[in-house]
Amino acid sequence: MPKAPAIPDQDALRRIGGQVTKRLDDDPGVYRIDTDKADLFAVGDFLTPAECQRLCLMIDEVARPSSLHEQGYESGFRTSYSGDLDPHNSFVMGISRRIDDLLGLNPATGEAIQGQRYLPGQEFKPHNDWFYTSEGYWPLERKRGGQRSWTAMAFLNEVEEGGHTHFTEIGVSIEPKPGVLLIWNNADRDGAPNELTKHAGTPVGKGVKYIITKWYRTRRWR
Ligand SMILES: O=C(O)CCC(=O)C(=O)O
Ligand SMILES: [Fe+2]
Repeated sequence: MPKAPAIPDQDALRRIGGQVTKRLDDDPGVYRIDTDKADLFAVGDFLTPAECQRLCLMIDEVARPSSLHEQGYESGFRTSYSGDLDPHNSFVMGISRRIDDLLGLNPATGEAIQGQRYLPGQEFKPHNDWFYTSEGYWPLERKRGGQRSWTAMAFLNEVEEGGHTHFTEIGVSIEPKPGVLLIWNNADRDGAPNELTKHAGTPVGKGVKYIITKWYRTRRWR
């Protein structure tokens, strides 16, 4: 019988997936979103209004047209503005550590927190956060920490219209509410990248949308 091709980082994804899922399921402050297609969770009031406000100001300082591995800003796939928050800033470090502790993940595996801002008409089309290991960027990402395991994403403000996080395969669309943190496993229970985690930042209709995102790798990120 021909052997199935190996899935990079599969054992680590299975192990990390199981550990974090158990931790979140055991945490009374964490709400599991009801679906059998992915492990998807939410925490209300993860950030205070003052923290949200401060993060929005920081995002305004660093935001530049968002780029993607495969496509540039011009492609229209991801039209937000984004930038990494200063990982040495004590306030940012505190927020980052709280996310690490909530998930129980090794801080060394977390990428720098990225801030994003969407103006009316701007969006992030449906995508997966995990890497396509057949793409040209993979050899570098493999060395930089490997496959992405978990995503944690917080909404920072009220959006007048639009700007939902829409999980297109699960059929769940989450309206931005300041301070709410969404968390999901990018892999399935077997440690394979989960196609069903595909999601979009839908176009903002009115107002502006600010979020922070932290992605975790299976190994030390650098
Ligand atoms: O803006 C959103 O709701 C989605 C953002 C997103 O998909 C990401 O940061 O990976
Ligand atoms: Fe995403």
